[in-house]
Amino acid sequence: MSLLLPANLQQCPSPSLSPSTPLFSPSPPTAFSFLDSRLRCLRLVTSCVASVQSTVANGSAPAPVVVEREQIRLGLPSKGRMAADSIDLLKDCQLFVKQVNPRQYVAQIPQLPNTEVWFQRPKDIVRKLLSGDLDLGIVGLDTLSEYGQENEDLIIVHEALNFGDCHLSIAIPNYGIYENINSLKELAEMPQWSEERPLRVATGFTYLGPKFMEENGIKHVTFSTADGALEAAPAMGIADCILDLVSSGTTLKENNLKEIEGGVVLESQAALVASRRALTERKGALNTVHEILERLEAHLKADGQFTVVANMRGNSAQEVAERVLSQPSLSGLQGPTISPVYCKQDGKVSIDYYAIVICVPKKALYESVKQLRAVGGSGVLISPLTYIFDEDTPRWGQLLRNLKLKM
Ligand SMILES: Nc1ncnc2c1ncn2[C@@H]1O[C@H](COP(=O)(O)OP(=O)(O)OP(=O)(O)O)[C@@H](O)[C@H]1O
Ligand SMILES: O=P(O)(O)OC[C@H]1O[C@H](OP(=O)(O)OP(=O)(O)O)[C@H](O)[C@@H]1O
Ligand SMILES: [Mg+2]
Repeated sequence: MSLLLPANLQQCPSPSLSPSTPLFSPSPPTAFSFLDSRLRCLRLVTSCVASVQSTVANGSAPAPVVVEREQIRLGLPSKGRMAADSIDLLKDCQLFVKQVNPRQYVAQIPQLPNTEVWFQRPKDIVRKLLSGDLDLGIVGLDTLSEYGQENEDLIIVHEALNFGDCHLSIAIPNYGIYENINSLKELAEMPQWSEERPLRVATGFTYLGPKFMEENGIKHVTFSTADGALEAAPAMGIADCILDLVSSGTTLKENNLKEIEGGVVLESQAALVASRRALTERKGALNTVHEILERLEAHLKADGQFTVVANMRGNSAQEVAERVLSQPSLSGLQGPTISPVYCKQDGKVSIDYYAIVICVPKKALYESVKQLRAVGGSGVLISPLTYIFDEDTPRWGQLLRNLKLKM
């Protein structure tokens, strides 16, 4: 079995590694170098552990010192519904995660030689961004909010990676005393809840749940936690309602539960997150995040668009442009590209047609084709777009402003 471990593991083993994790040495160690590396590791483990101990996942925790290491660390979900999609997204950005086997928790991206990937559970990605053991990560916004608890060290670099869509929502039974209850307000005002007998909410979101209820002025409420199959709790008599993630809504429906107006705590999808300290203090981190962000933006922007090419009879490029721009869905990203089509007739070269090229949102495709035809477009060709690299990405500017590196 090949052992793919990052070069820096010798220098700074993560406190998250199990005690049985072998200490890797590229060449057979001498007794001295082995002892030396053990001592070095021990010292560094102690400092890493100290940094973790000084950090708890809340906004007021002191920031640990940035531990020196060569590689930038990107955390990706190790399993579950976000894992494959994260790797696929990076692949679509021409960043190929090379994982030797699915049980290996570290991998490389050859296109980003200074970056190593660590596979972790989503909640641990957030925790490790806070402890300084990861620099970047892909997680759901729900996990970020729950475990990040508004800690200022966490920065959302890209908030819409286009997968992992779901929302965190309160759901109540659709039968019995709840039959006519359709909003959070109505739920809160039910006479059943009192100090002695509060509304019982089953949830895995023990930070966001109480915060949301407090923000909504709901006083008589208690929370119980469970790791899964929360939808069973009301029917089992364990809870009155649940607060859980919903995507298709099937699980709620199958368990006779319904969402209520005002009961959505947050909308979520996958996001690229970074540690502020890593970006400002770790050499190379900002360049790496810039490259990942550019690739993501180029891919995600293109993903929603088609290239449309059509021919249009006209007297001049200007006249064709005026016709095209009279239609609301044909303005493209900056405007149509219009070029003359040279035809040879009776030995003479003439320009009777112009080719127009525009990008149109996938959602507006058919509408755009109709509008093109309405202004004389013919021979409409449509092809997918792979990447759109803009001059610069707005998110990069936002990030620099957030880091106070730009006004
Ligand atoms: N229907 C859904 N239910 C739950 N999570 C969803 C759903 N749709 C998208 N997600 C996203 O997937 C994440 C959950 O992924 P996963 O199931 O791997 O993690 P987890 O259950 O939190 O992990 P663990 O089992 O280690 O506690 C959520 O945090 C959310 O961002
Ligand atoms: O709206 P839906 O598409 O039905 O998805 C929502 C369900 O998916 C998740 O559960 P998961 O499948 O992760 O199982 P678990 O709750 O037992 O962990 C979530 O906790 C909901 O129960
Ligand atoms: Mg569930």
